[in-house]
Amino acid sequence: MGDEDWEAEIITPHLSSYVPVFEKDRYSSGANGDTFSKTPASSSEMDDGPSRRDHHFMRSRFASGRSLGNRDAGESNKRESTSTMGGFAVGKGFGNRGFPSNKLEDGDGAGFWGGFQDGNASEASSSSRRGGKGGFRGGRGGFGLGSPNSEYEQDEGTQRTGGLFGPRRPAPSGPGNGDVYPSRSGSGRDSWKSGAEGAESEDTQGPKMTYVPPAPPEDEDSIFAHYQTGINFDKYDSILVEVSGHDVPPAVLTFEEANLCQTLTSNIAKAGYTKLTPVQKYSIPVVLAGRDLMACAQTGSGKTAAFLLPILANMMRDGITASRFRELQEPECIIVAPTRELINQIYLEARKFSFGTCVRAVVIYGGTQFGHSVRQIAQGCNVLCATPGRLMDIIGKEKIGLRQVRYLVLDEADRMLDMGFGPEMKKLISCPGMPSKEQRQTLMFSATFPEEIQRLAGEFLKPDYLFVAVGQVGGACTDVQQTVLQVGQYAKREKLVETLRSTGDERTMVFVETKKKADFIATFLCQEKISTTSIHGDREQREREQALGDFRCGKCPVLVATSVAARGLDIENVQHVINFDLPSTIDEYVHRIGRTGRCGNTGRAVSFFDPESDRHLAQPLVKILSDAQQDVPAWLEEIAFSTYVPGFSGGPRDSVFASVDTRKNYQGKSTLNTAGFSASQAPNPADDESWD
Ligand SMILES: Nc1ncnc2c1ncn2[C@@H]1O[C@H](COP(=O)(O)OP(=O)(O)OP(=O)(O)O)[C@@H](O)[C@H]1O
Repeated sequence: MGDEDWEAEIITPHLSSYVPVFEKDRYSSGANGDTFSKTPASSSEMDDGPSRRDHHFMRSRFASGRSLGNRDAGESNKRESTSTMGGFAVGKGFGNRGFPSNKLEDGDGAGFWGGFQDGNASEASSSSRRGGKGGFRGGRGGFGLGSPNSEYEQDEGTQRTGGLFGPRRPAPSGPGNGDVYPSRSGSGRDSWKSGAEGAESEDTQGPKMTYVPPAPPEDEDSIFAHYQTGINFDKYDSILVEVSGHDVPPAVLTFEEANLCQTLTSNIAKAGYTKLTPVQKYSIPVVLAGRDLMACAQTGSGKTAAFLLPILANMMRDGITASRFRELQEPECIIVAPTRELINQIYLEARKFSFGTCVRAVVIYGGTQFGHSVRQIAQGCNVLCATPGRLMDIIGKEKIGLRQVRYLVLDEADRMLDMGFGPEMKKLISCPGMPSKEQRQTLMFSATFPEEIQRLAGEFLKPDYLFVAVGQVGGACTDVQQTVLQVGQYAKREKLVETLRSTGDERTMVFVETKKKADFIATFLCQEKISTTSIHGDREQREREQALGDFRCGKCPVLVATSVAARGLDIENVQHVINFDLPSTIDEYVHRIGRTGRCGNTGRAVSFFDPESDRHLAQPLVKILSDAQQDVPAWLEEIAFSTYVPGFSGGPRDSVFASVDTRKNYQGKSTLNTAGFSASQAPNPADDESWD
């Protein structure tokens, strides 16, 4: 089907479910009539009100096709094929059902908490009917009502412009093009408070948020539901780890050695963790020793537990304020993350690990009723998981006092410190009552850590912080088989359908550049009888929750997403990521493809490279692919060569490590280890040279 026909096709619904109404003039047209513009002409195009759309979903059965093959990571370049094909019947067509009364209802709202599946279609369907009782994997998809200033939209805005650093497309100028974030900070006077009052405008200026997210299931099975580690989990042991800084505490090799408290140890076992991942081996003792930490480890390698476990252990050891109803709560730990769904996921992990202890974790995020956040906190709060906007709001309303904060965690820290959230984070640490960096422990985690961001991070960390870099390579997980195809803008849709049909019933995330395009592509795929849903900043919260849940439980095996879903999401059985549009930065690419190949499982990523718009990525992409021992197409090398930037070093990617410690002059040691050895037992000598 040609591009020209496509819109006409799409506005003719095939099923009774309602479909988005697309208005041609809302999109900038290319010269040849293509309705997509890679970069929105203006933010009004992007943000002219929530689209309030849904897609209709169709009964579908995919024909089996060829497998893209599956790389056995860590073992040379040899490839082997895995057959993951097979037809699937996703089940009944459905539209958006929402959550009446904010309750999960059997057979309908299954999606939100997501049945815990192995991706088998029939199981998925039956689990759906169970209404979410089959457990869930963290991550409620908490999304807002499309308020223009929500962090969700900020996330997309930054994505469009590539953040502060790294290769990116030229950004259009002018107000509201998504280039410059609307500051949350108001006037800047009384900066911490103006941030609180002016920042989270979704609560104070925008439409009133009435949404109260349903409480997560409370039964133990749901709390401890987990998926299996993959065949490559044991290969984590051979990954190189570098710890730099003074007086590095030795790594712990086992959970027993970590000597966490008994309840915690029991919870770890219930969660199915038997063996530490490298980032956990090295980070846990650092946090237990009271040190500040910046940790960089590949996607899906267990960073969340690497900070939660030692923090909870310390809290149990040192004692905490008993939970009791109070209007002003003073948490001992604050964890911030850039998106609502991610912070929910972290909260669920915190709740899991603190199960049966006196530690109470609470999550608050934008797009939900403010009063609900207040009520959650008032019941007691030791660990506060929050998105930045809502956090500043709640601090501004004096529902949270900061005096007791001992731990401040920035997950996806590079994102939290870039121009999108950096100012807010600075306000947070300068809020009245917030202990100085000398008096608190600050922990930062990410799979990517650009040098510039590391320098900014210094403001938050004690000078003697430790830097843990868990190898290979440029942050791209080697368990993901990466393929880059040269596909022009107008051939992408056809290629997408071809690719999806060839992959059978694999759970697939398709990343596109804009929210509008996510709607287009999702609807297009539905027209092609591929059961699809979408997640992006213009969808209502209920829709997003439904979408994420439907994807999690396998009801909709294809999720079209903007980069807002690129970081942190841990969804079982995502076997395949497709970059319909490549992101503007290589770091974002690393995060996106990291939605698959998690925790020792293998996955595949296919990226459509449009030479018209993606040339700037050729060079870093070649670097990422070759570092991860992936095939590099000759045409890509040629483009990279033709766009060669003298002096381009790939930044930290010249190292075998995902990121390197940018501190050049510290006198401390670094230790270079494989993850199976503690620092003191390392078989390799320390490579101090490269760090001084
Ligand atoms: N030691 C372990 N044993 C078994 N499973 C684990 C272990 N550590 C973490 N996991 C599981 O691995 C998955 C990925 O962990 P997590 O989400 O913390 O990764 P991450 O490094 O934060 O990824 P990302 O960079 O994408 O945010 C989760 O399902 C988690 O429960």
